[in-house]
Amino acid sequence: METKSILIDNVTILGDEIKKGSVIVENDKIVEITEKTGSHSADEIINGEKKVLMPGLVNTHTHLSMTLMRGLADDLPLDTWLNDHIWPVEANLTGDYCYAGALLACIEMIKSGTTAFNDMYFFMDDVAKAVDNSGLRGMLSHGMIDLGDEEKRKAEFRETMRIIEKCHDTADGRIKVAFGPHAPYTCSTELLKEVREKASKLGLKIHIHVAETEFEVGQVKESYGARPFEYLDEIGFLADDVIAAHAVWLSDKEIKIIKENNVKLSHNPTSNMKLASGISPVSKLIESGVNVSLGTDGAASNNNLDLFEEMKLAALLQKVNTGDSTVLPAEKVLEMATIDAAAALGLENEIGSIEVGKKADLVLVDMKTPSLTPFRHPVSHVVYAANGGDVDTVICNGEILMRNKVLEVLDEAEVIQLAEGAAEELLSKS
Ligand SMILES: CSC[C@H]1O[C@@H](n2cnc3c(O)ncnc32)[C@H](O)[C@@H]1O
Ligand SMILES: [Zn+2]
Repeated sequence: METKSILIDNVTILGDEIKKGSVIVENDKIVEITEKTGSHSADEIINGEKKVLMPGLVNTHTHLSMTLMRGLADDLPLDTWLNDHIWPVEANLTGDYCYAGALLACIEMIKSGTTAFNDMYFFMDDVAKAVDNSGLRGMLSHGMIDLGDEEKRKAEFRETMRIIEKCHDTADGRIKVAFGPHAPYTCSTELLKEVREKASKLGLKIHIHVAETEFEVGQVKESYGARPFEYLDEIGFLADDVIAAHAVWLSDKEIKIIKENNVKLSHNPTSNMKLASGISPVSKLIESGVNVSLGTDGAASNNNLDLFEEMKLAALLQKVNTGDSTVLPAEKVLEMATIDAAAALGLENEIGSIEVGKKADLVLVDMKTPSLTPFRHPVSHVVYAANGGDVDTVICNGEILMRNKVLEVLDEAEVIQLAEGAAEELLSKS
């Protein structure tokens, strides 16, 4: 195979230490990080002057195709939002609609510096097709809901196994598949136990919503006599392969359970604030040694997929919640959106940091803009001053997906038109 090389020259590199230099990529990997500049040849040369090179951001909780429902039902609590607005629309989803929504989401993520994500939704082979076409990296799960119905449960496992067989480890290894039981209040104990058994046997991750609202805690207590994480622990569901989204309402006992089982948490500050679900005790969880990464949730409850916004809001929310401005400093928040998120997906040896031997999932942020001037403290700027719109160039798996703010994959205008049409048609059916 012919070697393809990229030189990112004369750039400020956000690594263990921040240094000025160059990064050389060969095929899908970073092969050299050097303080030398202008001294290497390559097939592609990217001038990194006045730019920061950071690891691609990793979003650990998404529902990509929900971009079609952006702005559909705002200013509502979760149960009303889901039961009266989202689920009735989702009843009319098709593979084509999910493909269109996922493509749109992929463009939005590329343009705002996200190179990997953890997605749970429907028609996941169509979502996989969109992810493959976009060049991004994704962990995909079919969202399972049985509401205690045995026939539904069997159908959910059939669909999950179909997606695993068809999509796992495809697109040059960029696409992985996980199990996606929706939540303890929509999945029976039987379903959750079977997911646990099959995930352990197949070595696949589990993606689930847990302890999002106080209402959910009440529901689970009423059904099972225990709080959500206590119940999941009692049925043997929890382990280090579980990525639990939200984790807002937690007792001290549950924090201990999460830590002891090495469960990974995805914190979704915007979604939690918008639905008024509550504030996750993130700084306490991190102090307790829990891996907490960041997610946007779907675009219908956020209402975008910009992880730069999520980083800033995560930091600010903990500061105001604890009354302590020193908690969750910028450096830690950046880790949550990169290396900690990579670890949650089991990809810490492949992505999440700029290191020789790792996959080239890289983002260049343009610092020559008024809101990032003076170019003083790169991490502070990335977390507190930048937004997705400052992303200049994006590389995933060694492929340039966007260069100088222009997409090199997918036709943006065409995808916008496709998604507009799909959203309109979907809504007209509901
Ligand atoms: C079964 S596929 C995923 C399922 O989850 C719904 N969803 C989107 N956001 C949330 C959230 O914050 N809490 C719970 N469920 C959510 C989505 O609409 C799909 O039905
Ligand atoms: Zn969600």
